[in-house]
Amino acid sequence: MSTVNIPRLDLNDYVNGSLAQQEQFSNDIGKAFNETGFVTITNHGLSKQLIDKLYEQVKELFSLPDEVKDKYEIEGLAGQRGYTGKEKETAKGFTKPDLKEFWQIGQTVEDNDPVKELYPDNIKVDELPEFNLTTLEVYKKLETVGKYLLRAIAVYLNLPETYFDDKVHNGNSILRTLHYFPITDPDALTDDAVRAGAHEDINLITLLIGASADGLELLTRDNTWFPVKAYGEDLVVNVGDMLQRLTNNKLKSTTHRVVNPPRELMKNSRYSVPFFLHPKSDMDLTSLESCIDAEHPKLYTDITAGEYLDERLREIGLKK
Ligand SMILES: O=C(O)CCC(=O)C(=O)O
Ligand SMILES: [Fe+2]
Repeated sequence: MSTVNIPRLDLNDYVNGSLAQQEQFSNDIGKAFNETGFVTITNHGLSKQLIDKLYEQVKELFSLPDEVKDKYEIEGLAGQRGYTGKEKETAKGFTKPDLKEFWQIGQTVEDNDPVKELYPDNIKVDELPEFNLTTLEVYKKLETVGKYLLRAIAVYLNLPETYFDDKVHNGNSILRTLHYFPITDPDALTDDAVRAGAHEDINLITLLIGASADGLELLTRDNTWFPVKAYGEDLVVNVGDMLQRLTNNKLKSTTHRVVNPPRELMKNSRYSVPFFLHPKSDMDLTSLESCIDAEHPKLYTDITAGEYLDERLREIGLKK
């Protein structure tokens, strides 16, 4: 089995560090994104207290009766806001839907940016006011973390440091709270029914807040699965397809999945909270000239972030 190095980087080195520390951080994240597509991040500014409160609220949400959750599954929103029920999302290329249910929170535009008109309103859980407040706070904090990480990546790519800033300001990012429900009848489980089938994320980068259990794995270059573990409250951060496309595969959107637990643990739930950092829909994802040369010919057709998202949501069955 190949060993995979997922570096643990200190965000404080970038945000408050010396020039040398910032440069080191940019190089480290760039190199990791070029090799395995994953890093873990410490000192990200989300306190343990906030993360504990988030998970407490997420558990409360999914413990609501199905009839209550179902009223928040709104047709026409492609799962982008509110609730998506069990076994609705199918990883690209799979036939069996994932063994999960989730709730998604989108952007709230607070300035007079006309992009506001393009986003559906968030759906509030009437039964859980704390859930609404906590997820909003987490959304904002992760957006800030993501902005710093993209600055570090811009530097690695020899772009102006703030290259991504206006593209992600009021971007179409999604905070997804996920529940992988207990598998009550392991004998009825077919081989292709998994918590999350192998996939790549659609967006620029994903920031994942821990997870209540093991299960996340990435696919290595030599085609073996390798477990991703985060220490304490660290964030797991990975490259998505939009950043891979922009960089003509210089940065890797690594395939990952969530495997079912061993039989004796199947009765347990697993919760996790990824934040999919998206730009505004009008961002041009045309591969950067600096990432194209004779050795690295251009791999992708030109497309905007909005067009690309639409295509991908159809492929995973969320958009009809
Ligand atoms: O639950 C996890 O640990 C990862 C989830 C994931 O990969 C996704 O929702 O895209
Ligand atoms: Fe993912």
